[in-house]
Amino acid sequence: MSSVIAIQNLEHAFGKERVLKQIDLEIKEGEIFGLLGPSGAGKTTLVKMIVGIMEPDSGVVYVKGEKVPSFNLMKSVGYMAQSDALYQELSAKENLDFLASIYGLNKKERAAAIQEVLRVVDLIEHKNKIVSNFSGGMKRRLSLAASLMHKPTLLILDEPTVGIDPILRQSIWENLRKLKEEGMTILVTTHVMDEAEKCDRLAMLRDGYMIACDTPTNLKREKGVETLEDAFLSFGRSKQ
Ligand SMILES: Nc1ncnc2c1ncn2[C@@H]1O[C@H](COP(=O)(O)OP(=O)(O)OP(=O)(O)O)[C@@H](O)[C@H]1O
Repeated sequence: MSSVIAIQNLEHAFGKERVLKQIDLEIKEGEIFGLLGPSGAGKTTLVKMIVGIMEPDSGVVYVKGEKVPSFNLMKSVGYMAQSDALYQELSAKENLDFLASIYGLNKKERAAAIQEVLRVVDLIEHKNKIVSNFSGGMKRRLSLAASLMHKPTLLILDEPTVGIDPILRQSIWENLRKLKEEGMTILVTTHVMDEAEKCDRLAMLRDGYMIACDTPTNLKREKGVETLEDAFLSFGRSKQ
């Protein structure tokens, strides 16, 4: 399997605070890869560097073989930030229609793309509702739909299920698995252990260090523990 994301020796500091330290990482085509770590571990900073909206102090990021940032990559990468970037006064459909026009889809393509992404996130029946009347979970799902509009082959999601109830969270994960089956590579950040468990592979981030990277099963096996939480604590101790 070829690598879709390759990160070499990434380092970054905000002032004197070093938030990413010696990060090396490879994410392979077709996997759901999780970045797991507590608040402040550096997940969002790392994701922003992969997407190319933030420049590291040193180190390089390649996505699909191209050095980031690259204009070409915009066509094939979908990104959902931690906060929803939606027009509150427009309906769900209007938000997606606006995005489609930015991507240059014609009228026919737009209607089909909008219908398809709304189906994926189960919002078809709410498509004409104004976004300001959406619940938090509906807004997250609409953001997910927005990140899928241009049919990316790499999807990067920063805490997609924060503030979402367990039932909806499950449905979003079902969507992610379906997208993976269709060939998409997915990178997702989380601090929730049961979500981390659903990933094919995981990188554990703590205080800017990548303390471990493997499948959930192997991470637990390596430490001889039953839960990812215990594995995380154990890897964290050995790094100190
Ligand atoms: N623009 C910024 N300026 C200064 N410090 C920043 C900036 N962005 C992030 N930081 C700091 O960098 C560290 C890592 O932040 P980051 O947002 O990457 O963590 P995170 O793992 O995504 O956390 P969370 O799960 O809470 O989103 C934190 O200490 C944060 O305060």
